[in-house]
Amino acid sequence: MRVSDSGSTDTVVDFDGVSKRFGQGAPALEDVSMRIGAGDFTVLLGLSGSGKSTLLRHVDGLHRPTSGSVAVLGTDLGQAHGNALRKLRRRVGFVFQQFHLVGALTVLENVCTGALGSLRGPRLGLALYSKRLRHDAMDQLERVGLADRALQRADTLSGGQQQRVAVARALLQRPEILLADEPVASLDPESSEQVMRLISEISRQDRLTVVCSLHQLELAMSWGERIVGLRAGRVVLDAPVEGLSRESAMAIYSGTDSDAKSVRSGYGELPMAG
Ligand SMILES: Nc1ncnc2c1ncn2[C@@H]1O[C@H](COP(=O)(O)OP(=O)(O)OP(=O)(O)O)[C@@H](O)[C@H]1O
Repeated sequence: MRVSDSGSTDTVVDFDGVSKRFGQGAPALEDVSMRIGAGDFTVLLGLSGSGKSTLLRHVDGLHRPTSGSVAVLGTDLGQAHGNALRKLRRRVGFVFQQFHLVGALTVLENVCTGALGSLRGPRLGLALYSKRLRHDAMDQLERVGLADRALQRADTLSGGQQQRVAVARALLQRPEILLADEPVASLDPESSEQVMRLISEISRQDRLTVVCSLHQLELAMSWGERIVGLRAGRVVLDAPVEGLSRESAMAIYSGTDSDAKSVRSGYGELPMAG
């Protein structure tokens, strides 16, 4: 495990008492405090609507907390606007359930779009990307095992392959944190394993911090290092995967707080849903 201690300079994501309320509804996040260390692979689990996407969106500043504070890579997101926010976002890659590729463009062009955040002006067509960038994009495609598909239209690939292209596109921006919001929710079990293995290998090789939301407990326990369980916006489990039983993890869903409470967390006291 590469989990940072409290206060360590290794902390790259720091949530302190974060609550988020949309309008007058029930809070989407409530009093969430957690720290994530550089290179950690953290999986968010919880029922639909428990707050996983909302939490991820706080990490790259797409949402701001209603109360509490979020610091990412040393930037206080409560204070970051304009350029500072754009700069931070270039350091955080995002992979989504629906891949968000442009189907009519080639695989290589799709990967090149990962650099758009740091380029000036609109880019249409491969020739408008520098040779160096195209080489870099090819390297990323090599990493995800799809270099031989570079000139194929993206919409001719399988779902699993498209998600690997999306990972390559995110890697092109050389992120320090990779956020993955249900990256395998649209994939068959075999492709899901492949994509999770890929993200896990890259996290280890590059010491890339990953925060990934999932609905499959088995995948979380196979590939994650730490599980953060959310229920109704609250953290109800925060524990290393090593030593965590399936039954204890299932308590995230069952609502039996005592089960979750019995888990020894390596991350400080567990705030339980009450
Ligand atoms: N932009 C928004 N406006 C209003 N309510 C929102 C918004 N985004 C999220 N919510 C609400 O916040 C709560 C948490 O939603 P969120 O999408 O974070 O859950 P989730 O755990 O990611 O769910 P799923 O597994 O279905 O993706 C839900 O009640 C949702 O309706």
